[in-house]
Amino acid sequence: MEIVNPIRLLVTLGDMAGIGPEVVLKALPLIQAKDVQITLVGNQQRLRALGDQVQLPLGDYATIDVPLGADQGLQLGQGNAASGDLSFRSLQTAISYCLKDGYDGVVTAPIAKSAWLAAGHHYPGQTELLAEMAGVDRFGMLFAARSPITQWTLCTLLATTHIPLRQVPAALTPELMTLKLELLLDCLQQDFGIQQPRVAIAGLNPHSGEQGQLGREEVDWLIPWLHEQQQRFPQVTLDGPVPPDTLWVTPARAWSVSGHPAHHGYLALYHDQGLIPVKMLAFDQAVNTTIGLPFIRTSPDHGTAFDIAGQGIARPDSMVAAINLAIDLSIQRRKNRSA
Ligand SMILES: NC(=O)c1ccc[n+]([C@@H]2O[C@H](COP(=O)([O-])OP(=O)(O)OC[C@H]3O[C@@H](n4cnc5c(N)ncnc54)[C@H](O)[C@@H]3O)[C@@H](O)[C@H]2O)c1
Ligand SMILES: N[C@H](C(=O)O)[C@H](O)COP(=O)(O)O
Repeated sequence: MEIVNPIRLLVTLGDMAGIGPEVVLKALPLIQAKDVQITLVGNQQRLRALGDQVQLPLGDYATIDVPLGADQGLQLGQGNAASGDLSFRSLQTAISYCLKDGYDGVVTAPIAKSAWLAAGHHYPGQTELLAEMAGVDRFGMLFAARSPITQWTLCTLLATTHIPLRQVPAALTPELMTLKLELLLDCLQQDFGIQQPRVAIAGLNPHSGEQGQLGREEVDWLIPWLHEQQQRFPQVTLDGPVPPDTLWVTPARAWSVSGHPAHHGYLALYHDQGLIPVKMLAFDQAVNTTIGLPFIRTSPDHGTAFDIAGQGIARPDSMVAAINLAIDLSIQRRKNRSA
């Protein structure tokens, strides 16, 4: 029977010198959801060659071919201008199709930022290209990870992402935090169906500044800002600024102990403050999700893993989780639109 209106996803192959094609080919047979159409976006000749190399069949998926560039110096395990340019054009192609042909979303295999730079593409990552082409300036980098033990989902939004650590304090402003909190609350309510979310906001300094003795960001503006936001959103619970060294203790317990109390969402102030605990706890389950786009975008939490590319030992788990989350979010978005 013809399936009416299946979920339609584009899956990019990422930097083809990395493990992206391998984890995509390993993940696809593990996707159990029905009513899903997946289209692979990348260089198909290289995909077939990589599939042969790691003995993975391509299967009969729809494909959108992206031609190799003038520089055909693709070398497995070695990100360079050739692999960077190809992965950049593959993502551009996927976003254009998504915007033009109404796909539900894009799942992106990893790219190497250094390879993009080598190819002359000056973006901090895929997130910024997605936002630019989608024409949005309110967007965020959220990591969602569902525990295989308790089914509890850890949702962590990063207030700042790919900037040098020394630039973080100046980048953290009440305006930025308000933008990120609004995105997080909207995501928890709309995408995850949590109507009265409990959110924990991390402090910046050790012990959240110890009443100003170990740094003043909390006493000077973060605490007053939090009180203002709690007034704005009486139906949600905002806790913090929580000392960052103990913030992750309850989510770690909720990951392995059913019913252990934890927050629905965590707002980390900078990249590694949020991603060290996420990747320690959930490296094989965490999914990078760009919120604020007009379509779904998910990505595994790992990178190109050039050190193991071509060896056939990459684990597809995070890519499986990324595809499954894209399916779940697509279904939820369709329900929201028809409500
Ligand atoms: N989603 C993305 O596009 C994304 C995410 C993170 C990093 N990156 C980029 O990837 C490049 C390499 O980054 P990195 O080395 O810091 O991190 P990485 O995640 O690529 O690798 C870190 C370590 O984890 C291992 N690893 C990663 N994924 C694995 C998998 N699926 N199975 C088994 N082992 C795996 C690698 O072998 C390596 O030892 C950088 O250019 C970085 O910017 C991209
Ligand atoms: N910070 C992410 C991670 O560590 O998984 C990753 O670099 C994502 O970046 P883009 O999706 O913006 O490329």
